[in-house]
Amino acid sequence: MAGEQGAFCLREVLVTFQTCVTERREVLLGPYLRGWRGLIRFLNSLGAIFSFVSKDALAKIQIMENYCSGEQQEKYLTLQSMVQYEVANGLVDTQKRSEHPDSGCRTVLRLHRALRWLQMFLEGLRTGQEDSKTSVICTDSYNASLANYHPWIIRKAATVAFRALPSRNAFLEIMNVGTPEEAVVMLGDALPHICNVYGITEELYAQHKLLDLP
Ligand SMILES: CCCCCCCC/C=C\CCCCCCCC(=O)N[C@@H](COP(=O)(O)O)[C@H](O)/C=C/CCCCCCCCCCCCC
Repeated sequence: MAGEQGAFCLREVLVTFQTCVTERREVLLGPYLRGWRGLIRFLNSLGAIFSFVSKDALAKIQIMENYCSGEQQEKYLTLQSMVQYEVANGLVDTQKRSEHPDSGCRTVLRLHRALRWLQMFLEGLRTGQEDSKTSVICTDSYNASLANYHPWIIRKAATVAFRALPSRNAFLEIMNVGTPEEAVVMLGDALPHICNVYGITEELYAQHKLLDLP
C-alpha cells in the first residue's frame, strides 16, 4: 500500500474495499481486514491520542484474522459464509455476551458500525469547504453513527481526541494522493465502494437479525 514515494497512500487502502466485493456481491474477509489494517496505519499517524481507538480496532481485526487463519478458515472466506456458519452452529450470542463473547458476527458488527462513521467522515472531508474544521466533521459523523453504541466515557474521550485533528488540507495531504483537489477527486471515486461494502453488510445482518448483537 505504498504510494509513489514509498509513503502510505490512502487510495490503495480504499481500493482494498473495492476488491473485497465479488461478482456475487459477497464480501471477502481477507481484503476487508487488510483495508482496516491500512486505515489503522493512518490513524496511528495522527498521534498517540488515538491509540485507545486503534488498540480496540486492532484487537477486533486480530480476532477476525485468527478465525481467517484458523481450523475453520474456509468458513471465514466471506462475510456471508461466516454468518451462515456461525448462525447455523449456534456460535453467536444474541441476547447477552456469554458463551461466544467474540463471535465473528459481533466482532465484524463493531467494524461495520465504524465503517459507517468512516464513510460519513470522508464524505464530510470531500464536500467540506477549505476552511472547514475536521474536528466538527469528525464529531458530527461520530454522533450520527458510532456514538449511538458507545457509553458516555468513550464518547467523551473520543470527542476530546477529535479536537486534536489537523486541518482539512493537512488531512488531504496525509492521504498522499497529490494535491488537495486530487484527494477530493480520489475520495469521490473511492467512497461508493465503501458505501457498497457497508450496504451489503447491513442487508446481510438485517436479514439474519444480527444488527443488535451484544
Ligand atoms: C487520511 C486519513 C483518513 C482517515 C483515516 C481514518 C482512519 C480510521 C481508522 C479507524 C477508525 C476507528 C475504528 C474504531 C472501531 C471502534 C469499534 C467500537 O465501536 N468499539 C467499541 C465497542 O466494542 P466492544 O466493547 O463492544 O467490544 C469500544 O468500546 C470502543 C473503544 C474505543 C473507542 C472508539 C472510538 C471511536 C472513534 C472513531 C473515530 C476515530 C477518529 C479518527 C480520526 C480521523
